[in-house]
Amino acid sequence: MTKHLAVLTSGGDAPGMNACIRAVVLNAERAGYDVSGYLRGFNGLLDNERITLNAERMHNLIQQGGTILHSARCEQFRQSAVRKQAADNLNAAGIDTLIVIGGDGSFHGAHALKEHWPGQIIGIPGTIDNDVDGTDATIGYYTAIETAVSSIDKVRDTADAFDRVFVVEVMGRHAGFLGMSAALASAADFVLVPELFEDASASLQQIKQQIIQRQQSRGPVSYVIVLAENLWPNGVNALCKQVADTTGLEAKPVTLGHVQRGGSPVSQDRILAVKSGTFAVDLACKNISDVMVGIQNDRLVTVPLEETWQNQKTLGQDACKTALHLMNQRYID
Ligand SMILES: Nc1ncnc2c1ncn2[C@@H]1O[C@H](COP(=O)(O)OP(=O)(O)OP(=O)(O)O)[C@@H](O)[C@H]1O
Ligand SMILES: O=P(O)(O)OC[C@H]1O[C@](O)(CO)[C@@H](O)[C@@H]1O
Repeated sequence: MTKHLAVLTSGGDAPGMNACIRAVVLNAERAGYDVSGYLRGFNGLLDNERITLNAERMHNLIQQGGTILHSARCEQFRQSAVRKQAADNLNAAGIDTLIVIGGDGSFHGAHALKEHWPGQIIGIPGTIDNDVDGTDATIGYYTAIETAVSSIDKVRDTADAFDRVFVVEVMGRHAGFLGMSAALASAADFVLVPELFEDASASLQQIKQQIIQRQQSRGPVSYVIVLAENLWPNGVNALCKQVADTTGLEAKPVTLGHVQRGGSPVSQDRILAVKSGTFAVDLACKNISDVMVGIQNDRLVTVPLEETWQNQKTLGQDACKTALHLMNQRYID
């Protein structure tokens, strides 16, 4: 009997999810599977919202942002009884393999489905946050960096013109990968990410000290701070007010928000998506289950799904050191 593979996208959408769906569908079709897509993450499993996918539907898709399968969060999926319903629906549809493209939360949900469903489950990391342990990069991360950097470049233009302070808030949930990369690539003056953050008043003093030193040597200056979301007590507006109170300069907030989730994926995300989707179908054909496809040192690897949320991914030492040297501690001997 023909085997049936289904794919869904879950959690925050990320540029490159469509490129990954395409790779999964083309490879699975080639391997002889019937292929379906569930809509709106795990909600699709509960509501039986399923569409047939084939090569024809994958035409002209690789460059498109968003996800043709739509994405969503599904809080009720945390309940065992609800997952049982999903398992019953998967069985009724004759699904053998489920590929979940999402973040570590989605992998947690996928793994929990095993309690009720004996089918094969494979995860592919897709999130702009890059906060999934076991992989160097997640699909969507590189595009989000580009989006943030191009916005910060523009902020820098007006900051320079008016000799102003700006605080640009970037996404990342509770991780600093996006903030750190965006700050390094845009030559920000200061970066506030969870991994480097110790104390609000100490950070404010460092910012003040830097601005004074630069004013003394250059006169009026512009200053761009990159802030990771969910970090500063009471958010970006509170930080702007505190910077203004501490330095005597006006500080303007810019929240990049969901802009970072959109747009056509950059080549790095497309290539990662294509490789990961192809590898996931290879694993499906080998009956390997309960793993995430990862990329480590440019090699595709498998990582037990549980490890992806049980272990916390850390920011590289090199990035932290560079950030301190070129930004936060630049004027400290
Ligand atoms: N502990 C859990 N048990 C069961 N399901 C879960 C669990 N954690 C998350 N999920 C499911 O996964 C969905 C997505 O999780 P989450 O909102 O954490 O996003 P994510 O996959 O980590 O991606 P991103 O961080 O990019 O948004 C949740 O809405 C829920 O349906
Ligand atoms: O789109 P929502 O549900 O507001 O979620 C926002 C969160 O999703 C992400 O964009 C991706 O996880 C995070 O960076 C952000 O904290």
